Amino acid sequence: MIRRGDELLIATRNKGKSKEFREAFREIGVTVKDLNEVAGLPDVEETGTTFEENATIKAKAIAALVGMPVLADDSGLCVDALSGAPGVYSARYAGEPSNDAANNEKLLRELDRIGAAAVILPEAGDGFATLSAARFACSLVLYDPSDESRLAAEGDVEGRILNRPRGSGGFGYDPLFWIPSLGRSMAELALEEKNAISHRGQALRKLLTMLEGKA
Ligand SMILES: O=P(O)(O)OP(=O)(O)OP(=O)(O)OC[C@H]1O[C@@H](n2cnc3c(O)ncnc32)[C@H](O)[C@@H]1O
Ligand SMILES: [Mg+2]
Repeated sequence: MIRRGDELLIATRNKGKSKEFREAFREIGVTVKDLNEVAGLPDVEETGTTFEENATIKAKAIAALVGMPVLADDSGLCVDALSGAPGVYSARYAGEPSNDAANNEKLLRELDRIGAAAVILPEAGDGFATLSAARFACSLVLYDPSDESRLAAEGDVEGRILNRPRGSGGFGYDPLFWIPSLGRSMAELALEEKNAISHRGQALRKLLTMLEGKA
């Protein structure tokens, strides 16, 4: 379904996501395009209640318009102390249009509001602390309109929410996501390092393995 030399459309307008996909697919010789690069495609409303539902909605809606296989990603941050919020609302946590800085500020405000306990991080220095356990989750759906087939894969990565941002890479909540095993925030990882451990990287590797099995 996806072969070396192919071009694959990803049903996303998030440039951070498409940069990560571009890097991961480059390794297997597949060129990636996102919705910002194709004229005339609409924004798809994310009406689902799970990551997988939303990824399916995005993949099917765009595939129906372009008549080609489409990959969609729905992902987000689930924070234990906030009962799994912002979850499927991660992109619009602080309202629409989506704004990473405003979302990060709201996350810290909410953790402050509930009085989340701060655990000092001596290894991070400079008064850094973590406020709650959390995980990033990603659901990927590849939909092929020619035979209406759907492949789905999921990935997640555990971490802790930092009391203030750290690092300048990645996107979204990455500067507030501390990975204890690496002693760095997600925004302190190089693109390939992030892909090697991230929710998105894991989901993508699962999806590609499933595709190999079908080939
Ligand atoms: O729907 P598309 O167009 O793909 O783009 P989006 O940004 O709206 O994407 P989602 O609906 O899947 O919402 C996911 C949000 O979760 C956050 N997120 C997802 N993956 C992330 C990652 O790898 N690092 C940091 N934040 C991430 C980020 O704030 C995203 O905006
Ligand atoms: Mg979205």
